[in-house]
Amino acid sequence: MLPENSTTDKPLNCFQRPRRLRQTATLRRMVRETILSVDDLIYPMFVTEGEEQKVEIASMPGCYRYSLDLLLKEIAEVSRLGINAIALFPVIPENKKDDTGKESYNLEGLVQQTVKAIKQAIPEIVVITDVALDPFTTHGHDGLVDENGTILNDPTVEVLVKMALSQAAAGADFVAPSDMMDGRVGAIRQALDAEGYINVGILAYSAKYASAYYGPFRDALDSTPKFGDKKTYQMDPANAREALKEIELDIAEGADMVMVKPALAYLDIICQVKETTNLPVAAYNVSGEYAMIKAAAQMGWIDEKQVILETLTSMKRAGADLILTYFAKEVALMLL
Ligand SMILES: NCc1[nH]cc(CCC(=O)O)c1CC(=O)O
Ligand SMILES: [Mg+2]
Repeated sequence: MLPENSTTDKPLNCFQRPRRLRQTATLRRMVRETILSVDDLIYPMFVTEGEEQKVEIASMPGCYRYSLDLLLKEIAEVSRLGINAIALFPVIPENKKDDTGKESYNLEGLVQQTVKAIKQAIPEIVVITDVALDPFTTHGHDGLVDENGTILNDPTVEVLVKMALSQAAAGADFVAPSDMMDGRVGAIRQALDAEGYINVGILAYSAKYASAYYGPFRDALDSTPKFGDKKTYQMDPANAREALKEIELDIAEGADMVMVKPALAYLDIICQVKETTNLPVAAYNVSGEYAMIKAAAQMGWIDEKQVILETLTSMKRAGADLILTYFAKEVALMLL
């Protein structure tokens, strides 16, 4: 209804009317700048020991810890839905953790056996393995710790190199150091090349922030640090220029793809990183970002599907070429 005294017979003197391009769904599709595709998605998945295990993670509804048998079935389905890659995270039982994390490079360890089985059963799926000590250490830190509680850099890198080599030997397509020790990308690249794994790539968690958004993931892995926090190795959320420095170093050291993590509170970082490099940029839509949407949806407070698509689209719009997301399967189903 028009108000009384409306003068629509005299149009505004307005030559540019952006609404012209929004009139119909067809027009909106024609001028859409950012398209979210299943090709953009990497699905992080959790593997646990045993058989016939599918245990939901309390703070991540819809995400499960799978034993290998059920994981293989799930990956087969995910691959049928068009998802190209998974990022694998192991749930290590307490009795296999120690303060050196040596289980991480056991050639017959959970990750190594799982990668072998995946590449045998579903060779087309790209398998990305996590290189960091926290699932394997009793203290839950990503590095070795000295008697003063200091996280040691170079001795940790030595272990990370062994871990990466064991994952490459198992058949991983990409290794993804998520620990934030200095120099680890270069050390891993050199070791991979020296051992003949020239085609195993590195997806570097280059700008990884000390974020409270990782809480649900640490529940999933039982990997919450037993003391202190991760602020001496993960980045200060207040810093942007430092992210560009980290990215630059990882590229110089041989990273094939770089990552910003988390994603949603760091869209500005994704945008700046995209402008500085021609390498593919990945963004990690982390567990806390997932949990927030799930929780609000369970309360009936938001339209879950629309919020998921809008959120992931914002990451692509910011410049992410790839998005690691626990929503990958749901989104693949939505985009079918
Ligand atoms: N190397 C640890 C690691 N690898 C991926 C995540 C978090 C992922 C998520 O929250 O979804 C973390 C947590 C941490 O740094 O404490
Ligand atoms: Mg670094």
